[in-house]
This record gives sequence, structure tokens and C-alpha cells, in this order.
Amino acid sequence: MSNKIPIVRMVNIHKWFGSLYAVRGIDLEIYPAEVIGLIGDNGTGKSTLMRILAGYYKPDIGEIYVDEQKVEFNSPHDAKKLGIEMMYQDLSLVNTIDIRRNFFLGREITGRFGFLKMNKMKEEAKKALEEIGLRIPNLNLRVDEISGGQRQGLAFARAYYFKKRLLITDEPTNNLSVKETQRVMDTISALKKTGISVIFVSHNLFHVHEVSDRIVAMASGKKIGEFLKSEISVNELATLITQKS
Ligand SMILES: Nc1ncnc2c1ncn2[C@@H]1O[C@H](COP(=O)(O)OP(=O)(O)OP(=O)(O)O)[C@@H](O)[C@H]1O
Repeated sequence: MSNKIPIVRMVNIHKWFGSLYAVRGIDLEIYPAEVIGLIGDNGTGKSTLMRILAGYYKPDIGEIYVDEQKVEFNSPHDAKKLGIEMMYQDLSLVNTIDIRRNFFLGREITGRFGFLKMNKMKEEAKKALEEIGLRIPNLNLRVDEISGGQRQGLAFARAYYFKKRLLITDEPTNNLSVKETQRVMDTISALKKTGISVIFVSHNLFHVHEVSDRIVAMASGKKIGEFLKSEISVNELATLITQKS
């Protein structure tokens, strides 16, 4: 990876919540078209680090570089403008409206006089879904009528369509069946092929190991290891995390 320029470089990031020292000097680099697994026990600072990267929190110490330019995120909007987005459990979808409207939520395609171009939106959504290998037969369904895996897929396809560069996804395989989990993992791999990078935060070491190129382990706010997938097994990851927590 050293001959490539990282999309993002986090340098010496520290964060306190009052007297609680949540993130203790983390360095993290993310390269284009790379899946990074971020692991660690509960309360080790993974979400805090990711929220800093996505502009929800400011670090107390440390710097963030995007394309080697120093940036300061004052809000998630600032990070989004640079193509960095954190996907939350609710995936920012509205259950009671259909898939194609969700796909464009707040960014609808309109024609003259502001009318919504429903067919155009349907076509574009279908194309984006297909390009990352997802088939949802009926885009007129409401989001609460599709499965959890399909909801994840929709959120991923939307990120792909709106040209995000780095997606942070927190436990995307939680509560999914084996088949649905596989679909989410396949979608992450498909996104990677389009050049998008993904940070996959999860407690499920099997899922992390399967989908990631590189795995970063945290304990007590610190980075305790960073490995290429080929360098470490799931069992070794489990031992590392349990020993340090
Ligand atoms: N907004 C906040 N205010 C105060 N303390 C916080 C806040 N957010 C996180 N913390 C604390 O910071 C520490 C790190 O939390 P964080 O959520 O980053 O851990 P995590 O590794 O993501 O955990 P989990 O895997 O359980 O989601 C914890 O002790 C947590 O209670």
C-alpha cells in the first residue's frame, strides 16, 4: 500500500469525554478501494474514532488529512462533501415510502416546474443497484416491506450512486440471516471493485476477516494491532482482543 496515496490519514487522534480518555493517540490510513475491519471489545473507542472521521466529533488532539490535504470537519456535512459517510443502524431510510424515493431522499430528480421525475429516478436507482450486484425486483415497495439485507444494499447503492469515496459501516451484518449476511459482504466487495473504500466496524470476527483486506484492532482507546488479512487468523484476532481487554 505504501506506493499509493491514502484517501484519508488520521494522525495521533485523541479524544476525551470529560475525564474519560476514549481515544488515545490513533494513527489510521485508508487507501482507495480497500476494506478495513475495525475490531475491539465494547467501549474501546471504535465508534468515537469513526465519528471523528465522519465529522460528528472533533478530536481534542490530532489531524485528519484527505488526499494529503489537512482538513477540519465541523459537522458531518463537511465530511460528506469530501465523500466520507458513516452509515447508521437506521441507514437514514424512511420506512413508509418506496425504495426509489428513499434512494433519492432530499436529492430528488425534478423536471421543469419542480415535478418529480419518478420514472427517471426508478431507472437510475435500478441501474445503481445492478451495478453493485443487487437485484430488488420491485422498487415500488416501501422500505419496511424489504428485508434487512436489502435495506443495507439500498443504502450501499445510494452511497455508490452519489459517489461516496469512504463508507463507514457499523455492524452492518447484525441481526441478518446467513444468506443476507453473505449478500451484504458481497455488496461490500462489489463496492470495493468500483473504487470505494469501506470501514467495517464489527464484533463478528468471522465477518470482519472474510471481507477485509486489512484489520485494525483497538483496546482501551489504543491501536493494538494492524494486519493484512493474510497475516492473521480469526482465532489469533480473538486471542488478541480478549487478552488486551
Ligand atoms: N458522547 C459520549 N459522551 C461520553 N462518553 C462517551 C460518549 N461516546 C462514547 N463514550 C465513552 O467512550 C468510550 C468509548 O466508546 P465507543 O462507543 O467509542 O466504544 P466502541 O468501541 O465503539 O464500543 P461498542 O463496540 O460497544 O460500540 C466508552 O467508555 C463510552 O462510554
